[in-house]
Amino acid sequence: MNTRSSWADLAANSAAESTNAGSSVNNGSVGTTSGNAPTRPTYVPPHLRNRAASSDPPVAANSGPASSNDRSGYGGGSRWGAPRNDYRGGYGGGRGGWGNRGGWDRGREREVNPFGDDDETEEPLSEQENTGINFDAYEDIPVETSGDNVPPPVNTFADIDLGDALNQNIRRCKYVKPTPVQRHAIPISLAGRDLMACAQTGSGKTAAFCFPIISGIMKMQDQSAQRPPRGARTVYPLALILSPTRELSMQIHEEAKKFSYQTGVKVVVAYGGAPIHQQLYQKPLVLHGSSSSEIKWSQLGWITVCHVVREVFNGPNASIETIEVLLSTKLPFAIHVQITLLLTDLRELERGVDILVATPGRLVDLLERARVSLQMIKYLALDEADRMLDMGFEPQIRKIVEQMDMPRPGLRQTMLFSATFPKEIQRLASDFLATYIFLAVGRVGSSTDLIVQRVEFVYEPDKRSHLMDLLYAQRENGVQSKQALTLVFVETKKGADSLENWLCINGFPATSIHGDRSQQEREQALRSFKTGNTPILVATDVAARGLDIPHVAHVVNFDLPNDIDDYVHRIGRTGRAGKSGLATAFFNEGNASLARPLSELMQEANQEVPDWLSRYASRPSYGGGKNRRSGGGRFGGRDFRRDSSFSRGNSDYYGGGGSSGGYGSSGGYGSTGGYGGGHGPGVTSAWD
Ligand SMILES: Nc1ncnc2c1ncn2[C@@H]1O[C@H](COP(=O)(O)OP(=O)(O)OP(=O)(O)O)[C@@H](O)[C@H]1O
Repeated sequence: MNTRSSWADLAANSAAESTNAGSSVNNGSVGTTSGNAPTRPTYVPPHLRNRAASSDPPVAANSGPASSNDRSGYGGGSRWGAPRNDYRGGYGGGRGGWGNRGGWDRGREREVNPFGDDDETEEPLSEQENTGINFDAYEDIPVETSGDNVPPPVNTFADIDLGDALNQNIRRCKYVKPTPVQRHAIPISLAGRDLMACAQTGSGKTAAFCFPIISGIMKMQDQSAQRPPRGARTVYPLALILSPTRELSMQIHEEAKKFSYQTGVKVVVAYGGAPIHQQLYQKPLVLHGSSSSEIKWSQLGWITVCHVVREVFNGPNASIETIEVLLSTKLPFAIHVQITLLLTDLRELERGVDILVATPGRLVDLLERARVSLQMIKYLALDEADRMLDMGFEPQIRKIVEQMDMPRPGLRQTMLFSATFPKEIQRLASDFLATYIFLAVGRVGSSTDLIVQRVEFVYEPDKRSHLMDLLYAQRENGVQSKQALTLVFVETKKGADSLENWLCINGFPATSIHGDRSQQEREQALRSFKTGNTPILVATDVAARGLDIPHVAHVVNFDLPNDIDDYVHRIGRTGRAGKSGLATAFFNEGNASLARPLSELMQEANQEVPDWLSRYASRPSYGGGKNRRSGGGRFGGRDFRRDSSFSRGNSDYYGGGGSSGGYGSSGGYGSTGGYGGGHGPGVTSAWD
């Protein structure tokens, strides 16, 4: 049970911890169980910023591949110009030996060191450890695995053969020990097994799927793996990592780039924006174009502009050169940004890619343009897998995974990760997996007890003044600074704009992020929040999942979500990597259906449940049918295959089925009301 004090004290503690802790490091032990440059201000996507100037000295020949994740000199068309057919001339050269990758022949590019430790002097490991992070917090976490021949967990990174270069990057990240999900998931993946893994927010799932992928690709390079001869523009990634939001894809890309530094493994992100022609038709176009060297869009007329831009975005034949010409003209800024993003994706892809990190929408676009082929995919990872397979994304995911040229389950290795895995989604997900291992670290869908959760009854009209009280108290306690950020979740995009505005008017610098903001506004908002310039971020669920923002001390659910899993992800933006955090929720009559799952979740996480919330929870009309948590907090039985209705006579259903089909067909997904719809008649809960 957490020791109680005022929320402001708690936030203050969390802030102090953040300050002390610094970046994501730990020192604790880990649980044992467990030329054509645009003529206007150029929008530069985040993964291209802070690049070293192209005049930087080349990397020493023996320090690994001189290439990879760089795109030096973005903004100048002529500097893009790597000849197309130079791709990986030496790919598969197999010079042997970890960390001495030989497969790259792009010596003129320099891989920017994401760690900023170019002098290569390694501090003794003990001095790198940061004493602020408490990984002992995960010590007693229960771990459950199910499936055939589960490979045993490891205790240290040294116990696993990840390869020298990757191991060195792990040290540079100051990851001293694997977190529980890493201890279990990495050996499973390295053994080539498909995996459905559920572990709490902030517990290191990104590295858990990145390490085996990077290590596997390094080995493939050693083994002189061949890819099909490239078509004019098609690229053949070996691994695909899908995530639901652009910001999360960018973050995974940044992480994966760090892990793959000097391994010879190239990571590219494709996240794009909304289809440009939609914007064109929706918004009046402000036309510029005065210089004689530029196309005068106003003279071309609206229809022509639409036609040209649509061709760029939809036409499979639009060449990069066409796009560059278009970019060199004066376009409205928003369109310029969109085209730049597309150009960025295409250019970067043409330089070659081993691991493609993407949002589903952009990937479908690239597949339809035949810019990307999935036929060489060896690894498929879905981050936030339950979100990726819920009703919003499922058609796109099915298209990518089942209807394009991706190898079938069993011929590729599939890894699904999330902090929550509703039973219905597990059933659906099994379509994408071959005989797989289910791993649960902590209870499926549970929150970490590193987060102190508070629920306050606040009537709708009182919410703003209540929030103001919290923020004033926080300010008085010194808990509002660059080191103590506050993330406020609201239900609607309009609500986010209006609350942001109101906070600013009232002297609290705030920004907002939601789906109606442009890509550059979203990125700017996130940057401003991360740097503490605006220490309050008002967000819709677009920021609920995956984002790893250091120093978030307090998450406020100004509007509670309808689904308890969304709540779990939202509060998980604090209390990450062993640090503590605070989450406050404003509850009122309108949230009554959440009362039972919320009070159960809080109990499981050893939180104080207010009496009034318990009374709401015990009302028979609330929470019954939709409560996926019914049955309390007993650990075990999370794998939906353990549900008796999925067993097939005496056969061992963990071993059966092989590839697709199988489990999914027996359960009738969709007929029970789909995601969040509770259990069908006669079905034993897999959540008990
Ligand atoms: N072994 C490790 N040692 C120290 N820090 C680690 C380790 N593994 C991961 N981290 C850090 O922990 C933080 C959380 O990791 P990550 O973002 O992968 O969590 P997650 O489980 O994916 O969370 P979410 O469910 O919210 O997506 C990151 O800052 C990461 O750098």
